[in-house]
Formats: sequence, structure tokens, C-alpha cells
Amino acid sequence: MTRLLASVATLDELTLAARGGADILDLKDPKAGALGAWPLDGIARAVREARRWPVRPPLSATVGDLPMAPAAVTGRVAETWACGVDYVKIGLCPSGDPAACVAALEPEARRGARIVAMLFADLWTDANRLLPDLAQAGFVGAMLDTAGKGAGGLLRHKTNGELARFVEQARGLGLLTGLAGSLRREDVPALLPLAPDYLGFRTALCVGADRGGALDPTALAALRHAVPRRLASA
Ligand SMILES: O=C[C@H](O)COP(=O)(O)O
Repeated sequence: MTRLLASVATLDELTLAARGGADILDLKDPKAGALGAWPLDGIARAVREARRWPVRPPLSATVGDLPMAPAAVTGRVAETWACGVDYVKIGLCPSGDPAACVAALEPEARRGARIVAMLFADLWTDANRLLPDLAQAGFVGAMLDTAGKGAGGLLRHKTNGELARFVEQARGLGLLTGLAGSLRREDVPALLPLAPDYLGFRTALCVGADRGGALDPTALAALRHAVPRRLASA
């Protein structure tokens, strides 16, 4: 089953995305970068809000575009997880020491934090080589995304074959798999056969495809149609 992840910037958008049928609600501040973070008190509030719903999709939260140094990432991941989200998403860049960051996050993962690595397809030439270390450190997932949102989407940086190998290798290691990066609705038919666990969207959800703008329920409905739930039983 491929699920639809919707990145939301506000509490109002959280509700809109839930009503629009998003499978995962991803708390992200798109104006603050590729992985712009909500403030911690906002994340905790979103969790409280969602817990009042009779049925609620899982919530993920990003930790911001952090420097690749263990001291910079461990505290923020722990604080974000402590807010009560279901997944914490952390971007891993080739600059700095991403391997040390992964290793430093292992204790938090072993304590139960469900950490998903965001690997930027426009920065990594071979993101797949990180996958064994992520699995070893107890990460629950790996997702390809793009860091430079103005420089073309995921499909400009990776071929279909490369994406297929990423999904296959990550899944083989027991990781959840995700694809994102300025994906458009018309990209979806080529991506569904790769069977990632989720496809992530922000830009395509917004009015005028302006990722810093407002979430457009009509655009969400079109994406929901393009990523149909019935694939679950197909
Ligand atoms: O996690 C998914 C991202 O928020 C996707 O954002 P984007 O579609 O603007 O690249």
C-alpha cells in the first residue's frame, strides 16, 4: 500500500489535511526550509488536537535543517519525539558528519523513538549506501526528498531505476520507504508501481503550487484520487 503524506504548516491545515483523507500528517514549516520545523509547543498542541479526533492518522514532525553534528541533532530529535508524534523526520546531508549523527541517534531509537531519515536526492549521489547504517541504528524509515526546492523535483535527480533500487533496498532492510521532492500529481502514475510505503507532498498541495502558501483542499482531493486507498487490498 502506498500512503499519502501531506506536509502541513498550521493547525488549520492539519485539520484540512485530515478531513481530506491524508494518511500521514507531517508537521513542517515550509517557509523555514526543506525540513523547516514547527516550534515544539506547536507540535505538542497538534498532537493534543489530533488525539481528540475519533480516528486520527499518524503524525510526523520534522526537526529542521540541522547541521550534521551529533550535538545538534540528538537533543532536537528527543524533544520532538517527546511531543508525542508517531515519527520524527531528520534530514541527513553529506556535509558534516551524517554517519556520526546516525550513530548518535541509536540510543534514542533503541528507547523507542521512531526516526525516519530524509535523504536528499539532489545532495547524495548514492543515498543507498546509508541504508544499512540506518537500519542498524534502529531507524524505522528512509525517505528520498529534495533539499533545493527551486531546482526541480525528485524525478529530475533520480531515474525510475534508481528510485526502484532505493525502495527495494530500504524495504529489504526492514525500513519504511518514502519518496518526495516537489512531486506533482502527474508524477504519481510512474511512482506507484515502485510501491513506496508513502509519497510525500507539500508543493503540489498548495494554491498555485507555492509550497509556502496555503494548502488547497481541491489539490489534496486530486492527489488523494491519484494515490487511491484501494491499492491497499489490490
Ligand atoms: O515530506 C514531504 C515534503 O514536505 C514534500 O515537500 P515538497 O512537495 O514541497 O517537496
